[in-house]
Amino acid sequence: MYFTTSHPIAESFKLFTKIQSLVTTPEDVYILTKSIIEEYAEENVKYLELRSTPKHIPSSGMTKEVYLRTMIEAIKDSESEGYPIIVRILVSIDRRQGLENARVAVDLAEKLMNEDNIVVGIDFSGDPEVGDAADYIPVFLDAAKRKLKLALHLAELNKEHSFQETVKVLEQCCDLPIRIGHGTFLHHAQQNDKWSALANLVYTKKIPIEACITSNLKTETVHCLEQHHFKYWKDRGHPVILCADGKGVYNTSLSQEYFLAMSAFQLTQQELKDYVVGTLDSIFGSDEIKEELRTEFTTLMSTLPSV
Ligand SMILES: CNc1ncnc2c1ncn2[C@@H]1O[C@H](COP(=O)(O)O)[C@@H](O)[C@H]1O
Repeated sequence: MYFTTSHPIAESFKLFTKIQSLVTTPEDVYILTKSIIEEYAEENVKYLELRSTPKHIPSSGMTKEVYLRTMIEAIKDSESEGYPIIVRILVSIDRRQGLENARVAVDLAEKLMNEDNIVVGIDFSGDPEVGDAADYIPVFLDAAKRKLKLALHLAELNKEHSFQETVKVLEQCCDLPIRIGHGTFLHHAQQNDKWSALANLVYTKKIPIEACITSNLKTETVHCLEQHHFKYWKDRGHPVILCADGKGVYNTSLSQEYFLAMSAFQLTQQELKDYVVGTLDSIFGSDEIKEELRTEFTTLMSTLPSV
């Protein structure tokens, strides 16, 4: 199930819900996780952060903890089978599910992180029309106190409530170890001074932005590739990381996202190499992993022929 053409963003959440209704047993979670890892490894991706909302499915007896432990098992199996990719998990908080679920997600994430460091953080996502991200600020602060990193979907809509919640969250969380998911409208400086102040805060604090080009085009939050905010941030030397969002739902791949960005924004080969190595600064993996990947990437880049 995936989108071949664009649809208003609300349609995405209907499709996610349909897909979620098909994943009901630990076996499903295992197969999905394993096959996603395989796909990314085939693309030569070396480091992957998978994010998913743990589900409690009473009919199959799958608890949220079992859901996450099954993902971890699939990651460990991929490791021991020699897949050349490091995989980490962000436990998603779905903003449609309320604060109590969010607290449970943080408790579980902390517990599992302390066991083997495969869980590294929290993702805050879900339908941006539902609820108020600012209500979750105490949860974000608490998660950071427990050493969990945070990827927060913010400023995804060009609407006042999206702006207001983004301001509130970033005012209180800008010094935490965070990245911004999408941040599609953060840079709308031309629209008014409020957005401009917000963009300045993100810029000054060097908060990395996760850019999902195909997802933005298919959800009609960005109208054409050339207008994508990847360029705005990249031109300012700000960390902006290409991601695939729902690779299946949006029928894309990380290579495709790179291809789109590189062709639309005409990066030179050297800029591309520097960009790829630079993205490592924003990953949530440990300093050792960053260093290991930096060495691997730098060596690999130096062996690539110039074109
Ligand atoms: C379009 N941009 C987006 N904005 C906000 N949340 C998004 C998203 N794309 C994906 N998700 C989040 O990812 C969940 C699906 O994976 P899981 O069932 O948790 O594994 C969606 O339900 C939504 O909460």
